[in-house]
Amino acid sequence: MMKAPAKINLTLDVLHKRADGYHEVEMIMTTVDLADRIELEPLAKDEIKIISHNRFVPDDKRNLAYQAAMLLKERYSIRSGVAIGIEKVIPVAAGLAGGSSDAAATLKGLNRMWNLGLSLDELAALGSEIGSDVSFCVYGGTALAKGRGEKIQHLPSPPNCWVVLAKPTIGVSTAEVYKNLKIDGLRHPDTKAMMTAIQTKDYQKMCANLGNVLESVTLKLYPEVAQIKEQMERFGADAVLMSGSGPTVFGLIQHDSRMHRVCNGLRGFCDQVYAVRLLGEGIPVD
Ligand SMILES: C[C@](O)(CO)[C@H](O)COP(=O)(O)OP(=O)(O)OC[C@H]1O[C@@H](n2ccc(N)nc2=O)[C@H](O)[C@@H]1O
Ligand SMILES: Nc1ncnc2c1ncn2[C@@H]1O[C@H](COP(=O)(O)OP(=O)(O)OP(=O)(O)O)[C@@H](O)[C@H]1O
Repeated sequence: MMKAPAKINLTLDVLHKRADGYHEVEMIMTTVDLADRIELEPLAKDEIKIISHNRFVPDDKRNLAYQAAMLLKERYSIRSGVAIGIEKVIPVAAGLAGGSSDAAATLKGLNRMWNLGLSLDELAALGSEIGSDVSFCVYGGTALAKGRGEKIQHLPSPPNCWVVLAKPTIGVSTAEVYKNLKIDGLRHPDTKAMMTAIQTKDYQKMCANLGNVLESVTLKLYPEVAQIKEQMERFGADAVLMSGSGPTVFGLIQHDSRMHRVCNGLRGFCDQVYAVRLLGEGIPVD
């Protein structure tokens, strides 16, 4: 069994729209202790089977874990089959990179099962063909991501704290959010200041520099996301931000008692509330 953890964006900045339709981003991501469970079983027949009991998770080639297996099979002419069991814990279409993390875990697991001998860098490069967040998910930990999201620079682990996640009952399409983004007049986060906060383990500075330009779209399209942000602030989170393209909102909190107060307060009007820890360091640089 492998764990496929969720990520949150401590910052998400968009620099410009590119000729290929994607947006040039600069974002700091970190993994949190909320993870799907992935189980890989060899199959006698040459096929890819997705086994999941979540009705929001596709069981065919639309599944990112299926695409990961298919990519390896085609690229390395593998004639074996695999059953991929996905026990979903990360909310779907939430801005937490659940599907991307399942794909990353599948790449890593099949690399072992099929004795491909690929390095993490090679797996991350393959992952970028599946989705912009997959490269980061191959490494996990904490990183600055550039390009479409696939150019990864590793960072040390942020100061530790609670992360309270609250997901309203809507799913958000990442493509729709990027399509509605107006780049002129955006309030850009200070990515350098966030990097310094992480490097110096300065919790206050990390809280002060959270920022996500996609909030300008999602909060307008879905007022319930703005409401959850306000509630989380009101109940006493130290700092609050939307993750990725949303709709999940996260709050950073240092003290246990305050974490309980925020969770209990939110549970009144939001079914999906989780309190998790940051997962810490990923792969060290060099
Ligand atoms: C919002 C984030 O999750 C932040 O981590 C990512 O930027 C999105 O990552 P993702 O879901 O893995 O994205 P992809 O599956 O590659 O792309 C989904 C859609 O989002 C848009 N997209 C995505 C990434 C990017 N840098 N620019 C974009 O414009 C594109 O319309 C694309 O068709
Ligand atoms: N393994 C998977 N788990 C969940 N959803 C998947 C998976 N594979 C494909 N999908 C599809 O992808 C869509 C987005 O799901 P996902 O949970 O990955 O979004 P997300 O957390 O917003 O991702 P990101 O933060 O990378 O944009 C879902 O609506 C679902 O149809």
